[in-house]
Amino acid sequence: MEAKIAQSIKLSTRIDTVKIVEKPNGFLPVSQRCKEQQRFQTSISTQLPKRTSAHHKPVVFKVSCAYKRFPASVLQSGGFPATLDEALILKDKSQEIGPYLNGRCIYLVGMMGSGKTTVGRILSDILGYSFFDCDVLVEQAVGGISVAEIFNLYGESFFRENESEVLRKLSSMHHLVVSTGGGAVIRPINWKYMRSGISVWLDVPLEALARRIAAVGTDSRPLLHDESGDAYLKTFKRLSVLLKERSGAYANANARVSLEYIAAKLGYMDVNNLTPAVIAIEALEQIGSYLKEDGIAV
Ligand SMILES: Nc1ncnc2c1ncn2[C@@H]1O[C@H](COP(=O)(O)OP(=O)(O)OP(=O)(O)O)[C@@H](O)[C@H]1O
Ligand SMILES: O=C(O)C1=C[C@@H](O)[C@@H](O)[C@H](O)C1
Repeated sequence: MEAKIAQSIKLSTRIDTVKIVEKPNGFLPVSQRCKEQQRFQTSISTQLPKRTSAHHKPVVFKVSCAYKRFPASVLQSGGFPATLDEALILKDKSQEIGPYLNGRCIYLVGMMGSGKTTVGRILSDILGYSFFDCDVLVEQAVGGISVAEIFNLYGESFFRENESEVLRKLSSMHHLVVSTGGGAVIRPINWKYMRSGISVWLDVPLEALARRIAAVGTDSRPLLHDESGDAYLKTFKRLSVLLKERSGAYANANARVSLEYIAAKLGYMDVNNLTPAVIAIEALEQIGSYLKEDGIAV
């Protein structure tokens, strides 16, 4: 039974060491280790299927875990649960570099679908920063219409002007994690604004980008949705052209978070197995290295 629980609980790699005893009311006492350390308030509820035969049917467990020092998005980001170990490492790393950041904003750059929003939300929560998405700010500035509609109605250069204006305004602010639009890096003026903070490139291989984007569709991405055919292939093709044009510009970022590098470091064969929390940890590490190289941190 413990093996089944470990399989169905994605929340923590630690929880599989816990002894769980079935109670008549369907609630289970949980993690002794968590309790001992006074770290977690974990509740596990279970819907026990009626036993219709002598065989035990698999039990479906629903786990919710709250830890007062970990904001919700650190533990659960866009459907990717962070392990408690990951949450602790994130906390440690943010405490390590936080004082050296001195409130400077973090600008996440990278291709569409690279995870700027998903990873950005984790970083903002763990650093105690606010999160802003440039695309959303442009949409608001243009009267609440979508990026796709802005492209359609007014064209790309109008969008780019507004994007630069949003970045200009953000550049005078502090304590923000900013998810920039995928194409923000192509205008030199935007780099001037982003230099007010620390820029971080989320470098994701094309295959992974195309896979993520094809999974959710290209309708909201005006630079992708003008071709017909297989979603993965057309996305891959279009992204590869854009990446060729832009990779030099992304490389201007102060720090680079390469998913291929993280996967190699952790011994993973497939970058698709890297969770947003693991990527956020690497982002904090790379920001720390940049601060050290720049003589800001010791
Ligand atoms: N580490 C990951 N593994 C698998 N899927 C991910 C990962 N990070 C993000 N995703 C998924 O990829 C998609 C794009 O992520 P996200 O919106 O964070 O990227 P983005 O860089 O902000 O994209 P855009 O610039 O187009 O807004 C989402 O569906 C998200 O759930
Ligand atoms: O890569 C790009 O050029 C874009 C990415 C999106 O974030 C949006 O900013 C817009 O769709 C353009």
